[in-house]
Amino acid sequence: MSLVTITGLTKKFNTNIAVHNLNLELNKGVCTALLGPNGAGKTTTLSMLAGIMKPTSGSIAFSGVAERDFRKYIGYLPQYPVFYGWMSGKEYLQYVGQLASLSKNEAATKAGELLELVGIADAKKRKISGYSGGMKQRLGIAQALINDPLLLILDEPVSALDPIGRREVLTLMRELKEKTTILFSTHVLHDAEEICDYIYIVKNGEMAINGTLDELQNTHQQPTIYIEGEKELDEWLPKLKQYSFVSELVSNTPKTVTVTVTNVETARRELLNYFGSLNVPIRKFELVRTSLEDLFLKVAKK
Ligand SMILES: Nc1ncnc2c1ncn2[C@@H]1O[C@H](COP(=O)(O)OP(=O)(O)OP(=O)(O)O)[C@@H](O)[C@H]1O
Repeated sequence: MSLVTITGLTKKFNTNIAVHNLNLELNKGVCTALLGPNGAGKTTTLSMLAGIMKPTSGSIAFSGVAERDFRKYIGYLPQYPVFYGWMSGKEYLQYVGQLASLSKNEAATKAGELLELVGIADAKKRKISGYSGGMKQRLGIAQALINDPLLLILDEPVSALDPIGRREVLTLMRELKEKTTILFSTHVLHDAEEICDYIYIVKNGEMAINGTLDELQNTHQQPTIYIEGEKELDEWLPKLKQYSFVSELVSNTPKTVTVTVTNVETARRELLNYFGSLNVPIRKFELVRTSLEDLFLKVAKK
């Protein structure tokens, strides 16, 4: 069921078109990743969704809500959150709660609940300046949850973290996605693969590819044959390009070649015949599949 429909979203900074005609559908209870290389327009898109930047054109519509100003339904963690290091985690959340119109008592109760939820209740009285990167991000997520948002927007929530902090925050996100709808941006495919249900890949402000993980895998993965020779294969490769079933040929080392093919059975037979007839000794001949990583790199390089 759709929660947010984004249509034709566009943002221009003078002549620079940072986001161009994006259409996104965010479904209730679904964790969606906005994936793209640096400068793809992710932060600009999320800022417009969070209501802190005005689109040049396009529309953002929430389903089934009463108020036109949708900002009250959104919790937002910016890419570079700023904290008051001299405050304790609990003081900070109480402060944010009161800014969000909670009474002093309500803010204190909510702060306590959220500190428990994000797993830093033990550190609630410690100064934020002494928190680790992962703890700060978890506090940032807690502040984004202060108004019980329908949509939680997280801009690159794990990109700046070390492996431990990254794991802490991904685990928290996995728990939160059971409770709320999440949209998060990342330039790391693995993070998207790990916790999200739906992926939008953007490039130069435009939509490149979108789908569920399964859809992307099924639609874009191509069968590939990995061949490793006992000796260098270079001289035998130019002829391979002439086969109609070969769509791509990559030789990363002199003794190896990865051949992306359109028809596995024909390719297997013809390639074995080819090397067999030339008496080229083959050490490995394996059918592999291109990964989502290959797909993402291809989109990013295009
Ligand atoms: N305030 C601004 N004024 C002018 N250009 C901007 C502004 N903000 C972003 N841009 C430009 O818009 C484009 C998209 O930037 P954006 O920060 O949205 O990308 P991103 O995908 O979030 O990148 P990153 O992963 O590096 O954060 C870039 O070309 C950037 O230089």
